[in-house]
Amino acid sequence: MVKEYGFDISILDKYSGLAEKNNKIEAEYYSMYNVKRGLRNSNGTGVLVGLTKVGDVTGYIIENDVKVPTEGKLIYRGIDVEKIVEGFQQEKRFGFEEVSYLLLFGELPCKKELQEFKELLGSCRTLPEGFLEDMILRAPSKDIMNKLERSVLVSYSYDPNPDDISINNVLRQSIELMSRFPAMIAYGYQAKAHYYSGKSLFIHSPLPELSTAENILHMIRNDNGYTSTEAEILDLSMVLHAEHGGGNNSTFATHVVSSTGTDTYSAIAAAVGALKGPKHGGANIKVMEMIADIKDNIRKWDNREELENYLRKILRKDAFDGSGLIYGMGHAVYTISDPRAELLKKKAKELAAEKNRMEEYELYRSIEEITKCIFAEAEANRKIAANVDFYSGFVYDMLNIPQELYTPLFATARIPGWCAHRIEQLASEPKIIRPAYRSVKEEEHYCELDKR
Ligand SMILES: CC(=O)SCCNC(=O)CCNC(=O)[C@H](O)C(C)(C)COP(=O)(O)OP(=O)(O)OC[C@H]1O[C@@H](n2cnc3c(N)ncnc32)[C@H](O)[C@@H]1OP(=O)(O)O
Ligand SMILES: O=C([O-])CC(=O)C(=O)O
Repeated sequence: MVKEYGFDISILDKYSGLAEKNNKIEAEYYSMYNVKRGLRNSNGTGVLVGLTKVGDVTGYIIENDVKVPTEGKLIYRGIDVEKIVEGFQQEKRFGFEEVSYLLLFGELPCKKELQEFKELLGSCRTLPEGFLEDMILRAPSKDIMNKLERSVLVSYSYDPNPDDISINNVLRQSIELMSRFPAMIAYGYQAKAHYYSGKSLFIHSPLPELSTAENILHMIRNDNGYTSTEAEILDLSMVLHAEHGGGNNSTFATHVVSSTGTDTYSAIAAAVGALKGPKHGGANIKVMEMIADIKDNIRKWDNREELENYLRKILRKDAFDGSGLIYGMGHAVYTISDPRAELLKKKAKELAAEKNRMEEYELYRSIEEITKCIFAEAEANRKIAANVDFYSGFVYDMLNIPQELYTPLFATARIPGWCAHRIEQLASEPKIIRPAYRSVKEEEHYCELDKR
């Protein structure tokens, strides 16, 4: 008997055999009943299930019912994210707090409003009394996303008014969560490093006067040290990850859960759980694992033929994790380009040149190019582009940010978007989200126990 789980797991072979046999849905039923698989129309576009003023993502236009690929655009509250980036970079300041204000409240802050908001975020950074000891250090996790999800959920118990879903109270909870995510992930990481990897335990208090990006670097680095360039690049990456329309999986999860009228912690914990998945935000870690696997399995990184053969092997499910996916490539909306990947690619190139890692940068670029060619050749010029997760990990690696923090950093950047969508839902859409599933099971009769 295998006792690892406290019971004899050989019974699971029988149970999983039953579960597999009885949970197969015949593929032809989906077209027979016109099921919108993955909430997609037959041309791959998303089924329209809501309206939003928070953000917009475009990657194609529809001409005579046909999807025509276009360059990707990402819009926050009506403003092109590329213009936002240009704006704060020209003024040589951080952008994440400004973008969080814009997403949450719907308009750009003036100088005084921005200062006030930064001070408010800074003042809420410390976790409630006992939270670090009882909720993080006493229950470390190998995975920081699970730790974060649990930290969000238990925040309910520390809130004197957790169930009030008035906009005023939900905004208070949103601001507190946004401010506390850096401490939750930094302490989650430190606890993991100490209890699972045997490293020394470093607990740094958050500093209210720092920008969000600076505060994160201050809290995750053993010596608190970071350069202004490192903080600027992390800030840029956070701005680019902050929002992606109502239909992305984690934001839609926020909508689904919020539509029941439940509390903020339940809704945001669901979003964190969704983002962890390797087809969503978790792809940034998967990309790094895939690149490591590619480096282990090809002899010459600049040999296009060898690289292409290996990528085809991954796509055939014969290599890497057997999923058949080239992580960091492809998107539900973008076709020709993801504007965030373009900006991160530029940063990756600059950093690689500075840090003598151009050979690696060229490997990423070749994987991107070859994957595009493979998809174009396989399906009548189908367009596929690198997504935000393709270059972000390489950038973080060059900033010496530990790999297990990549998806948690994504969550820390995306929480303003999740909260903005939750507030929009509470303010204007009272309908519970409840699509339909058609039963395709034939009728069966109940049979008494001793006759089976
Ligand atoms: C923050 C983010 O969430 S960005 C996305 C991060 N995820 C990844 O990088 C994982 C790799 N990419 C993917 O799995 C997909 O491109 C997704 C999940 C992002 C989008 O998937 P879809 O919306 O289904 O994309 P699309 O409709 O264009 O895909 C059509 C087909 O191409 C396949 N495909 C798309 N991208 C890839 C890829 N990178 N590798 C292999 N196959 C792919 C899809 O699996 C799908 O196959 P199917 O028809 O057999 O289901
Ligand atoms: O929009 C999506 O499907 C995925 C997402 O969140 C992103 O790309 O940032």
